[in-house]
Amino acid sequence: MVNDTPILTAEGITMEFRGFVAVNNVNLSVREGSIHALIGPNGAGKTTVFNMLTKFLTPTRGRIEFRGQDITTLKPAEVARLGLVRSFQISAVFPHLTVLDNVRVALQRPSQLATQFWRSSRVLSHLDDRALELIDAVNLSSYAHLPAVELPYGRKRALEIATTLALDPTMLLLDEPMAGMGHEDIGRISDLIRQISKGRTVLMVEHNLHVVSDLCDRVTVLARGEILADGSYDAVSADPRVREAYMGTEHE
Ligand SMILES: Nc1ncnc2c1ncn2[C@@H]1O[C@H](COP(=O)(O)OP(=O)(O)OP(=O)(O)O)[C@@H](O)[C@H]1O
Repeated sequence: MVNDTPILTAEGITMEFRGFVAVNNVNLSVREGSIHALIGPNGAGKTTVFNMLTKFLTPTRGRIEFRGQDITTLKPAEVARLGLVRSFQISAVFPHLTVLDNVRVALQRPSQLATQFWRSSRVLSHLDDRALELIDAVNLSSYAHLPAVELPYGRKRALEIATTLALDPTMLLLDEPMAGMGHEDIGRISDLIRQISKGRTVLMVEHNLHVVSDLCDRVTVLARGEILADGSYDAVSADPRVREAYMGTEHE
């Protein structure tokens, strides 16, 4: 359920690369429970904003809060522990491990417990139960024993999402989840994102505007490093400034 409480907010975030202002004074508020998209033409600054929000870049100016806590200077692993997790961040898929082993590895990662603890068979079997649950949640049960490298492309994305969910995020940040996908995979991953967004918040950078219109409750449009529009897909896509910004670009 979307509510009015912001879970992630950015106030006046700015990123300068040696004097070049890639992102200028961006304000963003992501509501708890929403699926929020960050869109904009090439070079608009989406990746830079995304990297600031996930703490891969520290803003030159401005402030970022997650659930009321100032996270502006925290490291990616620190915000991940708070429940703000970027897909593919800690969850690189090991190609020669099976789907099940990949998820098991991801499940062991956030633990602060001693390695010794994990050797107990009781704990390992609990880990298997949870891993199989996650694999089922992303519809990969029939692939559980296949090495990741043998998965079709769209299924690899599903595995990456499973390994991200292993960290039990409150909020997921997805960087172009549909990149490089065919029609069928796009439908499947859209369904998956909708399903995993229940009880969570999702922020995604996405180029495919059909996906954005279908999936997202709210859309922020960036152009030339600044916010151009913010609102429902219908509202922002009707905005003449947004239409103009997209004109002459390769976007649909
Ligand atoms: N590390 C960097 N050093 C210098 N300039 C950078 C750096 N990273 C990004 N930029 C510049 O900042 C601007 C915004 O880039 P960014 O990658 O954030 O845009 P984008 O909206 O994600 O684009 P795309 O849709 O093409 O991925 C671009 O002009 C880019 O060249």
